[in-house]
Amino acid sequence: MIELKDLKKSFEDKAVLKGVSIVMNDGKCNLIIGSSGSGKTVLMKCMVGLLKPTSGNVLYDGADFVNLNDKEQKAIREKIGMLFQGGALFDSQTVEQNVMFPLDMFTTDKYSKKRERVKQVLDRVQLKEDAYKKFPSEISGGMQKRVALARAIVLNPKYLFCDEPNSGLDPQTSMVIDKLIHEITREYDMTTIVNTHDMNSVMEIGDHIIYMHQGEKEWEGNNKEIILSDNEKLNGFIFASEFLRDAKAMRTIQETGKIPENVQGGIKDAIEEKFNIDIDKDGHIGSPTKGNVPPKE
Ligand SMILES: Nc1ncnc2c1ncn2[C@@H]1O[C@H](COP(=O)(O)OP(=O)(O)OP(=O)(O)O)[C@@H](O)[C@H]1O
Repeated sequence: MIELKDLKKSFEDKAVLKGVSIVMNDGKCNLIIGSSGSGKTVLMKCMVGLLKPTSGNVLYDGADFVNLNDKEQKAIREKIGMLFQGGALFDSQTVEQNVMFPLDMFTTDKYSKKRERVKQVLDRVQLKEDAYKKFPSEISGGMQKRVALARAIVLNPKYLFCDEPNSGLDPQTSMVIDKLIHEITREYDMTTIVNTHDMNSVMEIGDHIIYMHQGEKEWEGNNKEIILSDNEKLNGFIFASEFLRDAKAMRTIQETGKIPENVQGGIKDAIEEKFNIDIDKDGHIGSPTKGNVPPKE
């Protein structure tokens, strides 16, 4: 289990994390969301030991990572798989060599055993054998992400950290990668932490969502609760994102017959157009809906 207790991180006099406490759900996808600069990356870096917190604890099964000796920290690092932003594949190595790299680094297994394991994980991310000898520049962005995911799980990690796994991908490919991350998390019984801007991901794989605002955990819940939440800051963030905004507008309109009062201007116009409805100046639905808002379940 990963638990953060009153985690603080400052750079000189700038407080970036202001006392964050979170218990990550075991065997689930834990998503960290929030505006740019809210501290998501710094939080993730503190969790994997790339940054030292100013104070507070990062506990792995109760052991405080920061206070462990080198050998103990290494033992935890070996249980961590990382999917870096952009994939971070080695350009001069083939797909197969990229995925084998962690096995070369951390095991003394024979080549045949390593090759078998590489095939296993590449099969799992649905990459066919004809891609094995290709270089990253010869495959698509989506395939590169699959390779990076295969490399992240090749050592069978207990914890998987994904930093913006959908950056640079189109929405359809993003969905495929999200699904893979979600399925693999369950199959391998991993605890997965995903840092994301992608609101489609929130709905697709958000077993546990942590919303960060200005260095603090402002809200947490799952992908059903986020739609119903009345946290103003979270809603401001959601309404700035088209996908969740539409889901939330739809639900609010169904339940109250109006859109939230604080949603005005361009966003109000976009919702009117999306759902083919008229909204009066007080936010009430002015004329009967023209059929685009699905009936209440
Ligand atoms: N090494 C550093 N030195 C000084 N300030 C830093 C450092 N790393 C991050 N920061 C600051 O910490 C704040 C939070 O940054 P962070 O990268 O965690 O944001 P984020 O939520 O991940 O944003 P994004 O979604 O844009 O990646 C920012 O104001 C950033 O400038």
